[in-house]
Amino acid sequence: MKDVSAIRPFSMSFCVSMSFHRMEGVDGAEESDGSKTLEEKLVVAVRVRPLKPDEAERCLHCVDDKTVILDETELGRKDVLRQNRAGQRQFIYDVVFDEESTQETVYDATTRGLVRDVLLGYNATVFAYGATGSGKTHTMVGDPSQPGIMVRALNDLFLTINNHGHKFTVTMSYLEIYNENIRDLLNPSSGFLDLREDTGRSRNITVAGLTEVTAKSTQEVMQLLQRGNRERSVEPTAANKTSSRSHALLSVTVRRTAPTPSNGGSGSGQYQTRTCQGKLYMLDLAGSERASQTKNRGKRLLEGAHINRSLLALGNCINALSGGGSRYVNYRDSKLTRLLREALSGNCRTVMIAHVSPATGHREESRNTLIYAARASGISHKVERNVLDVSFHVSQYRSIIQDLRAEISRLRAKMTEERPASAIGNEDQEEEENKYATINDDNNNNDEQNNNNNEITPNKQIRSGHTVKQLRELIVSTFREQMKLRRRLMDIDGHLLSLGVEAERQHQIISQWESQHNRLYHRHTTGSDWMDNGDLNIHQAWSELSYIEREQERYVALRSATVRDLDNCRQRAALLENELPSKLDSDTEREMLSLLCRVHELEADKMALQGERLVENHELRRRGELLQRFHRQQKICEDIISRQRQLMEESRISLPGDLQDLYSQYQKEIHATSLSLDTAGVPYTAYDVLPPVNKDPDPLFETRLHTTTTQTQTASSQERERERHKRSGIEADLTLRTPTGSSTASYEWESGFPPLHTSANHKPAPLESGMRIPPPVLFPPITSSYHN
Ligand SMILES: Nc1ncnc2c1ncn2[C@@H]1O[C@H](COP(=O)(O)OP(=O)(O)OP(=O)(O)O)[C@@H](O)[C@H]1O
Repeated sequence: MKDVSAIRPFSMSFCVSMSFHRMEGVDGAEESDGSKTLEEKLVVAVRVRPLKPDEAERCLHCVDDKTVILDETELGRKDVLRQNRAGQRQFIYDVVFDEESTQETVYDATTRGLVRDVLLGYNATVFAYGATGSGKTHTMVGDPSQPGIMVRALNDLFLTINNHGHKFTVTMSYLEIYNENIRDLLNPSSGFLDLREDTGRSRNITVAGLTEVTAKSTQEVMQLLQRGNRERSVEPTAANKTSSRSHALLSVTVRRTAPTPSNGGSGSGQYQTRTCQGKLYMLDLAGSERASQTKNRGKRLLEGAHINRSLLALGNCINALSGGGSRYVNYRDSKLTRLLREALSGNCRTVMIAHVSPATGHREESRNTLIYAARASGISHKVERNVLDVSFHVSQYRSIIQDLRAEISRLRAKMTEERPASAIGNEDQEEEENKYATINDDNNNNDEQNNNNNEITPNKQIRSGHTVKQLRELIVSTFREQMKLRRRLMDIDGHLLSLGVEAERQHQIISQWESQHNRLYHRHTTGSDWMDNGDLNIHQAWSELSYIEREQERYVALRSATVRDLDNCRQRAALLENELPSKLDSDTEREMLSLLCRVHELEADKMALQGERLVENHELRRRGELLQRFHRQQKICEDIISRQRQLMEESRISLPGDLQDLYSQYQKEIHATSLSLDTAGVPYTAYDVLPPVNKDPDPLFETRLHTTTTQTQTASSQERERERHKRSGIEADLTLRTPTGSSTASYEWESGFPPLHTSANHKPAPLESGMRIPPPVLFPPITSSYHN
């Protein structure tokens, strides 16, 4: 058995030590951690299952707790194409579990830390990947004698919660994707469920109608888990007697609400509520399978096809993500990848446990899995804590409530002054006083209820109560409708903006492709054409763009309808307010209702402001992205200039006067930018000289370059000076001078580095033997000829 403590840093660095450290903070210290964003790498573990009695030969060996060696000799002998590469192939991962590793070891090193992270408000995912029969379900679910990760994680979660004084709410859901259909494992009778994408900024994926059960104890969740597992689609196949025919996803959400000191600090005695929410996703994938090996027919064959297709989509996402930030990642190809979108690229810590069989008979599957796992090691993304800080919203509400209070005080004073005798009749003065006292108390007792019209209007106590009540109900329902419509409008605007950003991203992919291939791409290109082009990404970008355009059209239509409804609603509200004086017989009552309308107006204005802020935030983000793109382009341009200068120097190509002018202009421009940014107090890091020629500059080289540049500039300005003198008829003997005053003729290139020549007639020195002729420079293009 492998000793957990012997496993070297992966587990410790990522899961165990980091998380234990932060866990100390569950009692408060972690608050300083705030909503820090961390760059996280997807952690990849490999587990090798034991050989079965009927599997004699092995092709896979664990060298240590990070390295696996695959023996490809046999493969090489059979496969002519791979013969050259046959031999032993080494794979290195964050952690490798050999056949003797226990369930506990695997859990400790991969998931224990994630459970603690989730309690602190991070999202985390652990998923098992591998071919059929490689041991995924054993790791994730296990059996009563050897419980797997799901059981251990839930147990651990409740144990930790019970040891802490905070208020935690745990909810869980369990689903399976079977033949591209989603089934609720906690409520299988609900039929197939749909995936929904949030219209808001987050664009979270949710499963409509999925049962979310609030669990209170370990026992309860274990029962739920067992119930779900019994519902899972499991069938015997030739490859595995208990083969899972579906992907199973267990989601556990932990919400922690804790009072934290408000701005005045704990000393002020004021507290506000802070909520942390973390999600743990545990996923047991169905295994990839080869029809030739599984000998599946009919229904099993169809299941296998669905499984393979979704795993292929997952593999494509992994490929694209591991290739760096620029590649298009298509999550839309399967429900599995749509559900895993956040785990792979969003705000989520993710551990992948790849499973392999050591048996020679499964060499090809093991090899594929090992390659996938190695690719997935290249994935990294940003993770941040989900802290829903309510203090900001509270302060917004407070200021509105303060305004309302002032309004109410004014009205109260007015009511006392102007109360007409006729309206009061013979009622007892003391009773009247009590009425106002009731209003007063209501207003003082609950600030937030001031927004709620029910608390403001003392309709029961006002003489014309029935009319007031009816009117109030009408006004309230119109107001509610307005609010609903404004919220919808806000969501639509947010969604339209996100669609716009996404469309821009797709256009970028397309234009990159077009400039690479120097031709336009036709969106009506047929499938076989793009296959011929050998570029799947461009086709995906177009299909994504078509989808976005359809969505944009739909949302624009929805927006117009909502604006129409809102206008109607506002007109109705205005009419109601205008009718008030004729329907009521007391000035005070009119004032009260008009105040009610004012409250509604304020609420409505608040919503409008929130909407505007959302739009501004989007605009800021868009501009930020644009700026980043310009910076990237600038960097590329500078690299190109440097490289070209280097090539020119190496090839002794003379620098034409107009290019020289462009260089000086560039230098001035950079200098001016640097000055203006310096004055604004912003640190500036751009070059204040022309981009360096050498990537890895040697000091001597830099000095030479500087001298050369200065010299050529001097030469150019002297050339212009000479021209000016010529035009004015003055013959002058202007000798080309170096900055130190010596003439060019006598100037010595002590280091042997050649100067940049300024004369167009200058003939470059013959190339030394073996010197490479530089390729033609393609930037910037002189003509752009696009063809289909
Ligand atoms: N590490 C292990 N130790 C002991 N037995 C194991 C181990 N891994 C797998 N097994 C056994 O191998 C068999 C196949 O494992 P399992 O069902 O977990 O594979 P799977 O990858 O989930 O397959 P499928 O994708 O077809 O569902 C089971 O009988 C399981 O108990």
